[in-house]
Amino acid sequence: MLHIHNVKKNFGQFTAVHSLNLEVERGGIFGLLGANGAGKTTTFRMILGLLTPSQGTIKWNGQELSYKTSDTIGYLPEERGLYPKLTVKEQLTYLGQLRGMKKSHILEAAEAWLKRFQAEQYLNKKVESLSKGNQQKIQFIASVLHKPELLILDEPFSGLDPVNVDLLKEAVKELNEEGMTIVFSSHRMEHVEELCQNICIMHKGKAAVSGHLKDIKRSFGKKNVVVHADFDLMYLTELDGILKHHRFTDGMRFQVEKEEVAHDIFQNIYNKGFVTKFELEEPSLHDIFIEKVGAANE
Ligand SMILES: Nc1ncnc2c1ncn2[C@@H]1O[C@H](COP(=O)(O)OP(=O)(O)OP(=O)(O)O)[C@@H](O)[C@H]1O
Repeated sequence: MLHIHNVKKNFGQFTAVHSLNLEVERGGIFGLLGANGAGKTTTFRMILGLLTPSQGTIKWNGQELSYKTSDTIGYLPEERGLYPKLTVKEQLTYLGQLRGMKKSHILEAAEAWLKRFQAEQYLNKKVESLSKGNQQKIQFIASVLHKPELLILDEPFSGLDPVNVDLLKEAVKELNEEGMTIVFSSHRMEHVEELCQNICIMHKGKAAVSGHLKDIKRSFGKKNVVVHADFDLMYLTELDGILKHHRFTDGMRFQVEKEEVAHDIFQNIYNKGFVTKFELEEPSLHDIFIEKVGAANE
């Protein structure tokens, strides 16, 4: 288990992370969310031992983490940092050797990963000649080549096209099924919803919400009602308990204060025309994020 206990990080007078407490189960996928500047990267750097906490402890399986124990960790940094003049092979060999791997093992693992990412043709190409997305795939490979126990991915999907997002997502799922614990940050809520069982939304260095995603959704209470109909639904926005609404071509989505409001909506559309869809959806992570963090940012 990754155990972050009462961790604080000051940069001079400024506190980037305040008394943060987090537990990441071994073998889980954990999503760290937050607006720009919330403290995610600072937290990752402390986990990796690249920054020393001003207060508190970070332990992996009961052992305090430091730069020396970081071989058990893989890291995809937000600011991608490959050597542009090296070839992919040289780059991965160098980084693999830093992690204590043998050259033959590195090449074997690198070739398998490149094949999986449809990038085997880049093995002997210089990093600088690769597109941004392909460089990112190489950096991901560099972070998992040594089969770390704990993998930290800072914005792994940014800048990737949908095909590559899927390739990377599948790889993350598979590594997790093999037992790797994964912590990642993302601004894309749908990726977090798809991959994570547990999340933390950071806000100004503090954990604004954390826990099991299902429990968080349940406790949020508010739900969405989606109605598709062949008549105009705007009159429903006048009903009590409708918090937000969103119009689309053949219907509307209403955020309702509580489930009873969905009954009122249903009563009000009954007999008004042809209703092709009526669905009560649980709140999206996007809704929760906007409520907890968004309003303060706007
Ligand atoms: N070395 C540093 N010196 C001073 N302030 C810093 C330093 N590193 C980070 N900060 C500040 O700490 C705060 C948290 O930054 P951090 O990079 O952890 O945020 P983040 O959640 O990763 O944001 P983003 O989503 O934009 O990547 C920011 O206000 C940032 O300016």
